[in-house]
Amino acid sequence: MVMTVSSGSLGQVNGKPERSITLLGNDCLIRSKVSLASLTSFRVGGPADWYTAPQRLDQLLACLEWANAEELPITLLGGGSNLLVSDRGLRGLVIGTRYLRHTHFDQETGQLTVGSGASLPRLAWKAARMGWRGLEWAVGIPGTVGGAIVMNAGAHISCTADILVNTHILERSGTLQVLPPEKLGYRYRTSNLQGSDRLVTQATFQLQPGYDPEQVMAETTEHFQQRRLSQPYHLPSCGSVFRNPGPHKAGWLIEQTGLKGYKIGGAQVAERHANFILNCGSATASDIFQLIHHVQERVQHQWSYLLEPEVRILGEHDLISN
Ligand SMILES: Cc1cc2nc3c(=O)[nH]c(=O)nc-3n(C[C@H](O)[C@H](O)[C@H](O)COP(=O)(O)OP(=O)(O)OC[C@H]3O[C@@H](n4cnc5c(N)ncnc54)[C@H](O)[C@@H]3O)c2cc1C
Ligand SMILES: NC(=O)C1=CN([C@@H]2O[C@H](COP(=O)(O)OP(=O)(O)OC[C@H]3O[C@@H](n4cnc5c(N)ncnc54)[C@H](OP(=O)(O)O)[C@@H]3O)[C@@H](O)[C@H]2O)C=CC1
Ligand SMILES: C=C(O[C@H]1[C@H](O)[C@@H](CO)O[C@H](OP(=O)(O)OP(=O)(O)OC[C@H]2O[C@@H](n3ccc(=O)[nH]c3=O)[C@H](O)[C@@H]2O)[C@@H]1NC(C)=O)C(=O)O
Repeated sequence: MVMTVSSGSLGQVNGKPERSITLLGNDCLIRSKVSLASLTSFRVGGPADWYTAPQRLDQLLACLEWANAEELPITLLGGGSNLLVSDRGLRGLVIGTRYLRHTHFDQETGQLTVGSGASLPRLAWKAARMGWRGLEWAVGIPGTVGGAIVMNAGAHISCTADILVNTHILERSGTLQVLPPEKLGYRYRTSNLQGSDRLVTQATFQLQPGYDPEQVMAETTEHFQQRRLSQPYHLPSCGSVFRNPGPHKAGWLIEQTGLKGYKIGGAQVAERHANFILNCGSATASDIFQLIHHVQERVQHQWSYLLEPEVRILGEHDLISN
């Protein structure tokens, strides 16, 4: 059982007192009422009831033990680049992984072993600069290794599952397992880790060292530039909102439905790429949620396809009928 001490009121958030708890012996700070808008790429969403960002595995275990003792739901937060968090925030404990980012490139085996909070695009640029192949596709995909493993992030016909050797998975009970990709139910942009309580703490990828750094950098930069031409990076988004349904591309279907530029509140279907929804500055999570449903309805009406969101929609959202 973890001993806890409350350090009292830290001030006010949205008119409510903020509190913090320190798990003794682990130095792990758990804060109440932490805004999630600044921790997600859409820049929307209310507060987490409780938030912590452990720096070590023992701190992560202590947080889990605390959440179990308090019978709280948990949510893992990587880079927040594929999340739509409700304006009402999230109940329970949100665990941010961004400080779990130890990194080791093994020159002999060509394997890269990293903590789940390491930035995927940063690793991709680093590998390219070293002349290691295998991550050229990953530049421009914001977020962490943990998020990429859960989402099976990919681009340019490659994806996370292709290079994964194994991943360390922590259960809520504290049991740690090392699993190969075959155990993770990988398909296009999904895995059986989605919607589960299982935490990715570390991963090992197989890369290929020994190539000419200039050549790998050139290919990596080419991928990055291609994305910049076809995708809008200038305003907050979550990347592609919907998975591509079969042979049809979601962006094409949405454009052909006449929805480019369509706006609800501060949320807009991007002109540059119709499968992106942008926060034009003042969007709420509700605006984005209504727009996702509007797009689904209109595309289904015209094409008989129900577009499946790729973005993870978290917390409570109400559909406002017109
Ligand atoms: C501009 C832009 C471009 C993008 N382009 C692409 C693209 O080309 N290809 C692509 O695939 N995606 C793309 N995305 C989407 C997004 O970047 C990826 O899905 C990314 O892998 C998400 O990582 P994250 O760390 O931000 O995860 P988050 O958004 O924080 O989380 C995603 C899911 O993973 C869970 N999770 C996160 N970390 C862990 C962990 N350690 N253990 C267990 N569960 C965890 C979360 O609970 C959530 O369910 C883009 C997004 C943006 C904003
Ligand atoms: N529209 C949106 O909502 C959002 C879009 N994005 C976009 O997603 C992409 C990924 O963002 P982010 O996760 O912040 O990571 P970035 O790709 O911006 O940068 C991560 C690290 O990669 C290295 N790096 C970046 N560019 C180069 C380069 N040309 N050559 C060599 N090294 C490079 C740098 O490492 P070092 O410092 O070690 O040199 C940098 O700190 C970016 O294009 C960003 O603009 C990100 C978040 C939200
Ligand atoms: C951004 C993401 O991933 C991206 C990834 O970066 C790129 C590059 O590999 O390929 C996918 O986009 P995508 O299928 O939309 O690729 P694009 O090449 O931009 O478009 C596909 C086709 O749709 C057409 N298209 C696209 C956008 C648009 O507004 N109108 C349109 O007609 C394009 O002309 C093209 O013929 C991934 N999206 C999905 C849902 O699989 C993400 O998952 O968040």
